[in-house]
Amino acid sequence: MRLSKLFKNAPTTNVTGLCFDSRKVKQGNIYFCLPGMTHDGHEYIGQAIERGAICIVHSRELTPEEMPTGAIYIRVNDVMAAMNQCARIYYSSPSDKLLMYGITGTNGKSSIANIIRNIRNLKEPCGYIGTIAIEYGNVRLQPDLTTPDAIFLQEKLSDMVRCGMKACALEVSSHGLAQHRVDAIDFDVAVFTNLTYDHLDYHGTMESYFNAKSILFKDRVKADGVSILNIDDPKFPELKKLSKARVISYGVNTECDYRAINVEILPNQTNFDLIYEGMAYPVKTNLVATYNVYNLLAAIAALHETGMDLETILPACENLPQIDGRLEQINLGQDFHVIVDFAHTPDGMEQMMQFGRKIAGNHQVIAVFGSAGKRDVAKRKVFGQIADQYCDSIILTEDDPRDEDPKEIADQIKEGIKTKPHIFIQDRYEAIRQAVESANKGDVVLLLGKGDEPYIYRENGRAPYKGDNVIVKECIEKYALDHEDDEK
Ligand SMILES: CC(=O)N[C@H]1[C@@H](OP(=O)(O)OP(=O)(O)OC[C@H]2O[C@@H](n3ccc(=O)[nH]c3=O)[C@H](O)[C@@H]2O)O[C@H](CO)[C@@H](O)[C@@H]1O[C@H](C)C(=O)N[C@@H](C)C(=O)N[C@H](CCC(=O)O)C(=O)O
Ligand SMILES: Nc1ncnc2c1ncn2[C@@H]1O[C@H](COP(=O)(O)OP(=O)(O)OP(=O)(O)O)[C@@H](O)[C@H]1O
Repeated sequence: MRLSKLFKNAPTTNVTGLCFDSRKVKQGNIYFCLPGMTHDGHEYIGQAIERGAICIVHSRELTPEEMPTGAIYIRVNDVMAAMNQCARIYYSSPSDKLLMYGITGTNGKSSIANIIRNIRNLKEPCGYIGTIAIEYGNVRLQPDLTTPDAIFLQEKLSDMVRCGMKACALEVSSHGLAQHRVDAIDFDVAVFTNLTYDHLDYHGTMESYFNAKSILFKDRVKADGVSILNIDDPKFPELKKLSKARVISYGVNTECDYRAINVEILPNQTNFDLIYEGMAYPVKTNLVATYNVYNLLAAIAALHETGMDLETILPACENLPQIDGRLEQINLGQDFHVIVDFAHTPDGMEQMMQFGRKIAGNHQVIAVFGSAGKRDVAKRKVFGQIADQYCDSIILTEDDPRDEDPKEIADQIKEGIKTKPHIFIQDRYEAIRQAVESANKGDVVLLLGKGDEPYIYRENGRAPYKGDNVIVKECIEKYALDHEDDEK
């Protein structure tokens, strides 16, 4: 593409791509100098030009030494805004050609995005971008971030269009919103799940965390789009007030547009009546736990408000694909329950442990978890308090320790455990094995925090890990199944 197509009055020089990381610049790229939390992109202009950048977009005045020859320099007020605009033009405004669903909130983004995607696919091809994967057509990529950076995002959306996608369910994290990663996208639908404690290491306060989330409803949803909001969340009134688009509500406890009543939570199934415009529609789903009723309502509302019939949506809820590592029930014929879940916030932990408690009845709840290193420290003790309330025995282990000592993290979790027996087993495989070996008939084993992630973040980055769901299957096979019959 010509540079002049991206910037008024710029020369017609050919541009081969856009980049904001000097280490990744390729010959013919534009390099955008972004201010970051640890570095200032303006410091890497030299490296960007050495690697082949032909144009530098910057915001602060540069000294002659900072401006090696061989590149075109374009000064703008806001490099991020310029980068978003360029990415949009460079990739031919892909989001304008897709029905865009944006999902934000502390918990439930991946779950809702996947439900939307799976059911939308019954009508037309729908892509997905989020924590679990980037998926469309035959493409399946492992993402680095939940919400990718602005350039990568536009590139993937444009590829979705090329591959015939008509819609996209995109998880929009608070980091993504605060860092302007979705500024070049106008959403047709903006979904809010809930706001509970998380990410305060980055946002500082709950208020600033909420402000980041609210950008999706205030600025990024189209005026003629729709905001789908959880009426049972305390932030509902504020979000309703600031939403640019019309508001549709969903919930369980309060009268609203899409409400679930008569909710029946069973170990392997959930039933409820959907109340919509005064009519009751029976819903049966293989998703379990109360929070999934909310996730399902949000998805049903989003799909119905964008032209799908309830007659198509509701039967599809009955047998939704299991999302790996999200409330994944492992059943190899053992006589106790095993659940692998990605819960890693206090709310997520509480939801899971409550569910475990409910299905265990008088049997034991055995929980295996840790807390991530170099992330929010304050939640560690809270995890301990929640486990103390709902579980009967607790095995603390590592969970992405990064360069922290897992034992020290476990000691901080222990500060919240006052009454229940607990041990620390650093090796996560061993911790899972111990849980499986100690489980008796009817007990519930909860493996929380990692879900299906096939890696653990250690001191030097991602190290390969089998995944809790894989390991627990091995352990059940070895230690919990009676194979005598097999030998006969
Ligand atoms: C805390 C955080 O979000 N950091 C993000 C931020 O990094 P930063 O501000 O520290 O960037 P920086 O290192 O100071 O660099 C500033 C600029 O200089 C450039 N640079 C830097 C060094 C160099 O040699 N050359 C160069 O050009 C960088 O490319 C960048 O443009 O901007 C970077 C570029 O976009 C992101 O990659 C990085 O995400 C990091 C890797 C990250 O882990 N983010 C996580 C916390 C995150 O975003 N998570 C959310 C979801 C969380 C959840 O819900 O669980 C997500 O959406 O994934
Ligand atoms: N609506 C909800 N309310 C509370 N907790 C939930 C809800 N939905 C999911 N959870 C819990 O949060 C965990 C993560 O769910 P999910 O991956 O859907 O959330 P997320 O917002 O995408 O989080 P992340 O971006 O970190 O993956 C689940 O495994 C479950 O424990």
